[in-house]
Amino acid sequence: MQEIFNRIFRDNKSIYTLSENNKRVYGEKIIRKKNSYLREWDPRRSKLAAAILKGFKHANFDKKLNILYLGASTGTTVSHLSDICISGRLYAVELSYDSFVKLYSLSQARNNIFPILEDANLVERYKFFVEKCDFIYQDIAQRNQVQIFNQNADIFKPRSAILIIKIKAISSKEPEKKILKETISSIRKYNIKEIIDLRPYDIGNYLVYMER
Ligand SMILES: C[S@@+](CC[C@H](N)C(=O)[O-])C[C@H]1O[C@@H](n2cnc3c(N)ncnc32)[C@H](O)[C@@H]1O
Repeated sequence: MQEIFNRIFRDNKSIYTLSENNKRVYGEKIIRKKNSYLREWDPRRSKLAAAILKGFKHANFDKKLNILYLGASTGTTVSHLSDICISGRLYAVELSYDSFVKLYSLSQARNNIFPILEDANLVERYKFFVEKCDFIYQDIAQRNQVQIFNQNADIFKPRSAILIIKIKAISSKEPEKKILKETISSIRKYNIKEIIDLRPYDIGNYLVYMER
């Protein structure tokens, strides 16, 4: 087992995050490592894990990073970022009440997750909860996904960000690469540093990493 990025480990075929917590979040395998645990990170359940297995280079997240996570769902990826950024704060915004219930229960078992039941289009309604934001991670399959990102980035001004682009949510008629190019061109104020096609783990989704 080798540490490939801060608090992210890899063996022959799988990746893991180093965790202080031995509670399973989504049925993942957990291995004891001295006084901590290694939680297997499933690339079919988390697009960030898929990107890392596909060679994503910008995955060295500082353990003190404060993250605004838009589209947190039940907290699968949130839980791994909570392992990695153990001394930072993770503000997790989710619109669906059913998903939020699980996200809330995850936040009760960890002290760095702050769940927010809100619409990411309505930044004014939750901006007061977010004390500091160094990084935005957005995974929202909506037609206006870039507009949501631009609005949040304008308010919180993170140094860097990851935007998951779901092509089918934008259009199913045009070629994928054309939609990707047009979508990226509407991102304001950030320079694109890396784009990962998430196949074969996730079809039609791209991870875009950018810096201000
Ligand atoms: C693909 S899932 C996210 C999966 C999650 N990022 C993970 O890796 O564990 C997208 C989530 O975005 C949420 N969502 C959709 N529109 C939203 C909005 N306007 N504001 C906040 N969340 C939204 C959905 O309810 C859904 O849970």
